[in-house]
Amino acid sequence: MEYDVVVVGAGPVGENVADRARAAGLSTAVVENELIGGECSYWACMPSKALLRPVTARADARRVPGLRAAVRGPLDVAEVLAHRDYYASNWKDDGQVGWLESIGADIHRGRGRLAGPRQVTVEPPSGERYTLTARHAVAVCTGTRALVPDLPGLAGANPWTSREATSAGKVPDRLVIVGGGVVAVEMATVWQALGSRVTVLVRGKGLLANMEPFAGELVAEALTEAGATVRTGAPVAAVERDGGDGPVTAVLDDGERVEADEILFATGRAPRTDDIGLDTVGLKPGSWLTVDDSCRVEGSDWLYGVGDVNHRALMTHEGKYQARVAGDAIAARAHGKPVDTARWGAHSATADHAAVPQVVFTDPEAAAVGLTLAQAEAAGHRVRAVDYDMASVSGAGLYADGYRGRARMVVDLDREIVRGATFVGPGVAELLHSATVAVAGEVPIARLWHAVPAYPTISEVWLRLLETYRG
Ligand SMILES: Cc1cc2nc3c(=O)[nH]c(=O)nc-3n(C[C@H](O)[C@H](O)[C@H](O)COP(=O)(O)OP(=O)(O)OC[C@H]3O[C@@H](n4cnc5c(N)ncnc54)[C@H](O)[C@@H]3O)c2cc1C
Ligand SMILES: NC(=O)c1ccc[n+]([C@@H]2O[C@H](COP(=O)([O-])OP(=O)(O)OC[C@H]3O[C@@H](n4cnc5c(N)ncnc54)[C@H](O)[C@@H]3O)[C@@H](O)[C@H]2O)c1
Repeated sequence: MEYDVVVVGAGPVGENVADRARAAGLSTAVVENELIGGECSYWACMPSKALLRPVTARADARRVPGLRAAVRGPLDVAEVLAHRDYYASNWKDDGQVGWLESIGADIHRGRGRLAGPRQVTVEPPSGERYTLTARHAVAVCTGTRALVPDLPGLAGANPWTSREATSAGKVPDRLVIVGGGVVAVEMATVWQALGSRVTVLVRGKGLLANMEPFAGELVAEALTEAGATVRTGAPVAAVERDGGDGPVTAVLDDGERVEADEILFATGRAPRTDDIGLDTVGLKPGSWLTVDDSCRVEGSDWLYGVGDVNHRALMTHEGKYQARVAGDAIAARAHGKPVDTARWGAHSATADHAAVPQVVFTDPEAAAVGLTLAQAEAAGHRVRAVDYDMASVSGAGLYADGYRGRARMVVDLDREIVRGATFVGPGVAELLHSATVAVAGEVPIARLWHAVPAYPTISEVWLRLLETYRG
């Protein structure tokens, strides 16, 4: 069987590569060995955000005078979980299968493996293995799996990973979460609000280490106020559980024991490349795929690595952006058209380096784009951080009584543009795109001054940041 393009992995990224290839008139096969829609739809973004929305909505409502009494009670756990199930499409992919078929891509169910240049073998759940040939490109979009450390006792302890944390049907009385990143804080927010007593064990100094330090501090403060325990400098050395069921114990480095009913390891991701035939094309199995800005694997003229698997920015929106870029680049190369891989060119995922936005959907939300102060300094930029207490913004005060939050804008002093921005506080998620436009657009501060935020919205924090910068 021959196609112009073969896509391995039908998560959000593989689907979007296929979409762009089909839109350019290329015949396209998509190989998927679990559910069409990938991690994001069933065990990551969608279920986690469906679980978080009632939690943050209730927290927001409790800060509005006159509304507090109406939302004093506990969350309806069954309804929250049912809402989550709905957003995870009850772990069925009919809807997404229909969409892929509607764009004219052929679906091949089974494990895909490279078998030399431009060849992909498909191993269906039942039936014989067969080979697909790609005339122009193979796009590996196989994503990641949870990375669980190799600790004594852990393998037999039946730990939760992000999959169980987003799909569990029962609230554990006590939940220990190992890790201090995005999955850890979002899942701590959910399960604490649903009734678990949550303990977060962070090996480092604080939460959300990739963001400005105040983000992790404000989220830790709020988690603690919600009743969770956040312990920093608490590395886990071993895990004990009898028979993989019943109570589970995290044994810390210093011998202290923390008992719980479930333990979640939110300790990062590993690429799903260990069993996809990388060795048949001279690459190392289990490695992240190193790609150029068009997402083509370095040294190859036909192999692409798009989305999580290339380790550039592990988020759905970034992966889908890369998919649009890579899909268009594949099409341009296939049709012999010009390929523009210059910075900010049509076939260059430039934003991956300069303007990656992320929202952490905790209470408070933490939203950031571009470089933090530390990252900008490390990159050699001459920058100044401009901070503002969001509580002093009229729109924030109206949004929530006793609003707590903080904003930072990192200004490049040589170019007078914004290199990065971070907002932490209730309701800041929707504010982030304004900052993304400023950072990706490299909008001069002098012109931002004319971008007038409406009164009285939380967006007025922009005006306050600019006023503070200009003194
Ligand atoms: C708990 C959690 C919450 C998250 N929340 C957010 C969020 O709110 N916003 C956000 O932007 N990002 C979020 N992310 C990150 C987001 O889920 C990923 O960035 C995104 O899923 C990456 O998409 P992908 O298509 O590259 O990979 P995946 O979604 O992992 O899809 C890869 C697909 O490839 C298939 N596959 C793998 N190997 C093979 C093979 N050999 N043959 C055939 N098929 C194969 C898999 O079955 C899967 O369907 C979250 C992640 C987690 C863990
Ligand atoms: N809202 C969102 O955008 C969102 C939500 C969830 C996940 N994601 C993405 O998914 C990816 C995975 O998230 P994550 O939280 O698993 O990874 P992460 O890299 O954000 O955090 C991993 C955490 O685990 C800790 N850790 C690693 N190894 C450890 C060990 N052996 N013992 C103790 N602690 C250890 C790290 O210090 C860190 O605090 C992220 O890249 C993130 O971008 C995004």
